Amino acid sequence: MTVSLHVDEKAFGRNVVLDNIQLNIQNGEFLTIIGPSGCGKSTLLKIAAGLDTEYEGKVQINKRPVTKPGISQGFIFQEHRLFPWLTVEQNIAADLNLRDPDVKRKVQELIDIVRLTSNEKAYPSELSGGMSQRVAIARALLRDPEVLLLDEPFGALDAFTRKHLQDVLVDIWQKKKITMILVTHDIDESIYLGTQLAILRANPGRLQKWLPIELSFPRSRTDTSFQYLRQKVLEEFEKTEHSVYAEGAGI
Ligand SMILES: Nc1ncnc2c1ncn2[C@@H]1O[C@H](COP(=O)(O)OP(=O)(O)OP(=O)(O)O)[C@@H](O)[C@H]1O
Repeated sequence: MTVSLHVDEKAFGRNVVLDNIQLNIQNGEFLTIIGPSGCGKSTLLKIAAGLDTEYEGKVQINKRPVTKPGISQGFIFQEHRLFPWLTVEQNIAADLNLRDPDVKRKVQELIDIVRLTSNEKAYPSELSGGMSQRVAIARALLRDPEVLLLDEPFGALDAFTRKHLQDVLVDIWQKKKITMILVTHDIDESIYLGTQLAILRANPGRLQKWLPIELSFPRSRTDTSFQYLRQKVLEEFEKTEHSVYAEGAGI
């Protein structure tokens, strides 16, 4: 088992945000997490990353407890957070020495995988949002993380760039065979990328449904099996809306 994410309770003051979430993600799986705004998706991912340790429960990666951020858990934020004064290859290498031939070779390999060949010497101000996000992904991958955690990584991008980056991500996942956990608002994205899908409900955040996605890659958004899954996810969303409404109606 690669990642076991067990959060009995997470609260901010008196506001209970996550309640009894138990997710077990096997090696090499691609888990997508979807749910209404405010259901605690980002909070859950931050807990998995070791960025938030104030919760009841236990998070383990390959049986080691996660107590702080580390290179085992790469984290990709919605905004890329590159260093503006460094080139693409320097941003990817960051604190590692590009003069080391091994580092240089790995950086070049990743630049090719994220499809930025011939942009090695560009600065972030010369890159589009999608290119910058690919640099951030390469930077995380250079550290050989055991799991890559992505928080709405394509949320700020236009629809075309977003689709392109989804394909880049599937390509990376297949080539590197790395476990991924991605949070998104986008139902199509969650089905297009995931091998497993966790649907959360809000107030407090709980697991509504765990859905295996057994579609082969490359996937097509227009396939009937894809459409069928989309319908299923929408139905689960409707159930969460009804339950919120029912709870609200009693107040
Ligand atoms: N640092 C914080 N202090 C207090 N409350 C917080 C903090 N961070 C998040 N929250 C609250 O926790 C709840 C869950 O937030 P979170 O950002 O995890 O949700 P989300 O599902 O990722 O939302 P969205 O999809 O809108 O990004 C929200 O009610 C939010 O207001």
